[in-house]
Amino acid sequence: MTVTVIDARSAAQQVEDAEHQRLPHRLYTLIFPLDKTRVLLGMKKRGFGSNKFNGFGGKVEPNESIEQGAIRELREESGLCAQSVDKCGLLFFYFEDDPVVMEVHVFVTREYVGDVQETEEMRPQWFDIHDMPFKQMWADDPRWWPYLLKGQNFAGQFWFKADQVTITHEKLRAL
Ligand SMILES: CNc1ncnc2c1ncn2[C@@H]1O[C@H](COP(=O)(O)OP(=O)(O)OP(=O)(O)O)[C@@H](O)[C@H]1O
Repeated sequence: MTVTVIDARSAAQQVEDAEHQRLPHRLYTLIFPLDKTRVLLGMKKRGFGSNKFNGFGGKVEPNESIEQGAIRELREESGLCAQSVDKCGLLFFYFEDDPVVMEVHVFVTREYVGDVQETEEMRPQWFDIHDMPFKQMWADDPRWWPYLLKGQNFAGQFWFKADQVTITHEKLRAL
C-alpha cells in the first residue's frame, strides 16, 4: 500500500505507538536544498550536532507552521530563500538520557533564490548527492538518505545511546 504524506500530523500517526505517545515531543525541521546532482549541506559550527554536516533546520517556533519553520531556518542558516518545499520524511530520535522525543520533519527544496552564505551557525558546502560525507554526519543519515534520493517518503525511529553516536535499534520504512 502506498501512503502519501499529506500533512505532518498524519505522517506522525503512521509510527506512533503507546510508549512513543506518552513521551513529550519537540518539533524540529530539517531541509535539504537540491539541484540536479548536488545537495547543500552545512557544517554546524556550534551547539547540538556541532562539527557535523547536516541539512538546515532547528526547532519549530510556537507561532509558525512546520513548513514556515523549515523555510525560516534555511534562510537564517544558509542565506537561501525557498520558494517551495516538499515534505519527504519524518524522523523520531530517542536519546537514552533524555525523556523528550525529537520529532524531525524532513523536507527538500528545488526552488530557492538568494546567495549561499556562511552564517554564525553553519558553513554551507555543496556535495554530490551520491558522494555524501556520511562519516561526518549523524549516524542515522545514511539509513534514510537513499529514500530521500528516490523520492520515496519515509518514517523512521532511531534510539541513540547517550554518546549520540551509537544506534541501539531502529525502525525505518517507506510511507
Ligand atoms: C540524532 N540524529 C539526527 N539526524 C539528523 N538530523 C538531526 C539529528 N538530530 C538533530 N538533527 C537536526 O539538527 C538540527 C538541530 O537543531 P538545533 O540547532 O538544535 O535547533 P535551533 O537552530 O533551533 O537551535 P538553537 O536553540 O537556536 O541553537 C535540526 O535540524 C534537527 O532536525
